[in-house]
Amino acid sequence: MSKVASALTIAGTDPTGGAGIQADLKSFQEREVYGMSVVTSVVAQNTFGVNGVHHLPVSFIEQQLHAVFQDIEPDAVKTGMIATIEMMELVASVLKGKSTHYVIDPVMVAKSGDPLMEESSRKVIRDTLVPLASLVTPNVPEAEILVDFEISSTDDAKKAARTIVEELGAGAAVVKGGHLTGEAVDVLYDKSGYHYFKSERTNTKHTHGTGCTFSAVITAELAKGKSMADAVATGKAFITDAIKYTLGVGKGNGPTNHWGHRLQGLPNLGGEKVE
Ligand SMILES: Nc1ncnc2c1ncn2[C@@H]1O[C@H](COP(=O)(O)OP(=O)(O)OP(=O)(O)O)[C@@H](O)[C@H]1O
Ligand SMILES: Cc1ncc(CO)c(N)n1
Repeated sequence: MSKVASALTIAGTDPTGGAGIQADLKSFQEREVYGMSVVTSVVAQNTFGVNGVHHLPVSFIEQQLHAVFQDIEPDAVKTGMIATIEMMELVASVLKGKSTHYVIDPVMVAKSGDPLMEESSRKVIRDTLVPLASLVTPNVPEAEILVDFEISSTDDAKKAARTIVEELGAGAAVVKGGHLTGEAVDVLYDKSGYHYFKSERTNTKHTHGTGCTFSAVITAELAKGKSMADAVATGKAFITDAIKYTLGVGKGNGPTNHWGHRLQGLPNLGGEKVE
């Protein structure tokens, strides 16, 4: 019997199911990967915003991680909301030396503008976790904090992706274009150079959890042994349909549609190598 691929998300929660661990598990399931989760912070949030955050004790996060790794070694790991320096150091100590694919979605601020990472931790993630990552998936404001320069164009995004790899030590970086204007262009930089992933921009306010879903799909694809460029291409195709075929759930900025790709199949949105 062949073993199913497995993925672990280490992240915060969204009780309304659009972002965080809940979005990650739905994404793993849609990509036919066995999903597991370790909760870092319980977040009282919905499609309007964040009402409260409760960080779990670091010792209890450690107990959860131990429970997983003692039993099931995941093929890929993703981290989302890791709010404090102590949590970052714990995750680094657990992942250091492991050959598992590791994707960081450096979640700092929710779409609603509410902070999800302590301000003092924002720079620390660069030294503790980023050097361990196979891939980092910042949006534009997160990338600006990681690289310390402003990003207002795809050219700036290219420079940022390269800086995250060559100066901060990640294996690869994809800077997402959700916060820029025009076509939604994501720029991947890895050992083989730059790749662009482009889609039309859907005119919608229902983009809660787009970043979580995008990085979780990439994590699932890496767990199945796909190459970095193929994994990001699938993530981009999946999130494009998940945004396009909006569910109409929630009264604020609604979640994406994890079944959206079933309506279209997964279109090929690029991944062609560019100079
Ligand atoms: N309106 C849109 N139309 C099409 N694609 C979009 C749109 N908004 C975002 N995307 C795509 O969604 C993915 C996630 O990007 P985004 O910049 O929104 O992440 P994020 O800000 O981290 O999300 P979140 O914080 O809500 O989880 C990227 O592939 C981006 O190009
Ligand atoms: C727990 C959590 N992680 C990430 C995001 C970013 O979308 C969110 N809103 N909530």
